[in-house]
Amino acid sequence: METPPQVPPDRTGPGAMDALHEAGIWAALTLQAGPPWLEQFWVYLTSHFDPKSIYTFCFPLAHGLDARVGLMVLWIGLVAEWLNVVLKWFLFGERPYWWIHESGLFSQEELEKLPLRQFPVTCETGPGSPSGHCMIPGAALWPLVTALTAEVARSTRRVGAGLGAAALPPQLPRVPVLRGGGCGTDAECTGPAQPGHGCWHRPRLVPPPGQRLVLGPGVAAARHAALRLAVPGGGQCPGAGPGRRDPPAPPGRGPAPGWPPAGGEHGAGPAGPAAGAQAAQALGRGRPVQARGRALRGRALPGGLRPAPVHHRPQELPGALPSPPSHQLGGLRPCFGLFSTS
Ligand SMILES: O=P(O)(O)OC[C@H]1O[C@@H](O)[C@H](O)[C@@H](O)[C@@H]1O
Repeated sequence: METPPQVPPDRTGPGAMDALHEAGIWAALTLQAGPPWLEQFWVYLTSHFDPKSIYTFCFPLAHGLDARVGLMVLWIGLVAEWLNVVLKWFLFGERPYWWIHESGLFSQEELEKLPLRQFPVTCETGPGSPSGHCMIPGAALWPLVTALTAEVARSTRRVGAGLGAAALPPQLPRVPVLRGGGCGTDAECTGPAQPGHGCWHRPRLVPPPGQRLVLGPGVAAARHAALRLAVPGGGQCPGAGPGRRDPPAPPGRGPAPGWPPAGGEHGAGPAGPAAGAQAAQALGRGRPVQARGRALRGRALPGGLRPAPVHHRPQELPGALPSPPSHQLGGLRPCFGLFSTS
């Protein structure tokens, strides 16, 4: 009886997979040769962030942030776990801790010189490829990371938009600049009068394209009072007529505490600084807008208020200059104005 021919042993050296496994062993040896704290770090990472952490940590966290994202984490984790087991049994990958002994590529002497150490977390009994530690958390954390990065991007855009709005004064919804030059009253100033600051500058008279002039009720009332004060005509508002009563001063329109009285260059108008300062001193602080304005107007006229184009309608003031467009208010500078996008 003939014996079957013996298959000759492979003398061509390790194949591609063996070379890959050997490279894995050297990589593990390099990591294990690191400092002790690094070893602790890897052991901690492997034991705490293994696939179980998807159900004990990641899913509750994601569900607390967003229920939909939490469910995605849970289901993707479950499917990935199942796929990992199926692939493991199809591929049946080696693990370095048993392969190093079973491959027959290392002599006993070599094995004694290779300080590859086992840890409780590396004692897995199933096939080693594909790695569940990489595949399952990588898949399950995808929706969580995507949702978090989208949220961070949204927040960054919101902050950017807020900073952009703050850098564009005409687009601010409320601007506390309520005082312009030539008004003859400081009743609406809300900040210190310093050149180049606060209400030293007049607000824009013509809104930028696409924006419109917006006056709140309080601002509109104060503006009305200021317009009446600046009308030339010997201390009386043309168009007001004899016997016409002044409307009551808007409530709470006294100067803010610490706010200097109208004087100097601050809004004294064409009557000049001296007249404005004297009038303001004579009147003192905290007087109603109209009372102070009348006194200022009396002082200012000798100096010559520049003839202002009218703010009255033609039928109210016969012979007056034609009215400018409502938003422009002619040479009579409005004290108050806010622009907003329409
Ligand atoms: O990353 P490895 O070695 O493939 O291990 C994956 C396994 O790691 C174990 O710790 C988990 O309990 C298993 O659920 C998981 O399949």
